[in-house]
Amino acid sequence: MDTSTSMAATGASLPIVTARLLLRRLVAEDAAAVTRLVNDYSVAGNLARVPFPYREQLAQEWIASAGAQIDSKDAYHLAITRDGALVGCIGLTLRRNALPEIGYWIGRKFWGQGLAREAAAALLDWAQTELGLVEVEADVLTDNLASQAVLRHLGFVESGSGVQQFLSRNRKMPVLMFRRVAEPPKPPAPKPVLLVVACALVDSDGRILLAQRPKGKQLEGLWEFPGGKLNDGETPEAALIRELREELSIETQESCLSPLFFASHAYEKFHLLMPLYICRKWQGRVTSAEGQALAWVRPEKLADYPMPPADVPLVALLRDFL
Ligand SMILES: Nc1nc2c([nH]c(=O)n2[C@H]2C[C@H](O)[C@@H](COP(=O)(O)OP(=O)(O)OP(=O)(O)O)O2)c(=O)[nH]1
Repeated sequence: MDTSTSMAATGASLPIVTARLLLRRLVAEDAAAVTRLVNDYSVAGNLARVPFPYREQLAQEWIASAGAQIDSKDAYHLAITRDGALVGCIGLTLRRNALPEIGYWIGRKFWGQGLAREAAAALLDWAQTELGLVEVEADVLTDNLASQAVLRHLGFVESGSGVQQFLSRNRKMPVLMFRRVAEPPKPPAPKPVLLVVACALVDSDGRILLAQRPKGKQLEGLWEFPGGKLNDGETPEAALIRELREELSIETQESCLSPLFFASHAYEKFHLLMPLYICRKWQGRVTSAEGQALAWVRPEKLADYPMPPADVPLVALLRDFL
């Protein structure tokens, strides 16, 4: 049976997968299991909209209408299954003049395992990300303490009380109303900004020096502009002069360094801010002092050298500049 639903059909993707459960569309074959579990007064008695005793014919009709409501985006009533077996149902109904309402039931023999809580938490997360629903309501029988505990655990707070007709009990019953406002998604943790200076060393033939990042370092094997991090209290120019000495055994002066462009790039753990200088004059012969492979590269060949993602925009700018 195909119980999946594409984004195109519903505007939201199903099924929903949790650690122990799968929440999926109900299918006609579920009618027998739904009937068996709901036709139990300890379950049906807590539900306002099901009669007791409960017959399979009603389950069949309800399953058909649940499918139609998903397709019309009016409600999302889903089977809660564990290891392929139906253990309960959960639903979210979108109401025209009221907040969306969540409701659920778990078959008696599956009580006490936190399944309602797990299913409801997943459906609420799904509703927030897929449907943009932030506020949700639930009505619970005043004496259904287990269900109230589930709601409270999920962040629902009591918002009122009333009476509601319970088909299963054939009379009006006192209910508590609960409301939950979802927390806004957490903004990503701020990353430290790492200042790194780098240099496009250009020789008399107009070629640019690239150095290959050594094995074992972040971005290993990629080609970069020589340079590095600033030491405490160092100016960018002093840091660059030092890095060129340490890495390439050359000497240069501040007057030979011109700022060209800068890279601003979010890596996973830090945000790189990297001014790129150009230098055409230095003393000494460029040699690899730290064992990095070096390459003098013509501007039009730069693309042949894979570089860190932060450098990609710089390479295009540099090619146009030279
Ligand atoms: N020098 C240089 N670093 C670059 C370029 N592009 C780029 O993303 N980076 C990144 C890689 C590193 O995370 C950081 C440079 O730091 P670094 O070279 O001083 O330090 P590192 O990662 O080699 O490690 P370490 O010396 O601190 O052990 O900037 C580039 O073109 N040149």
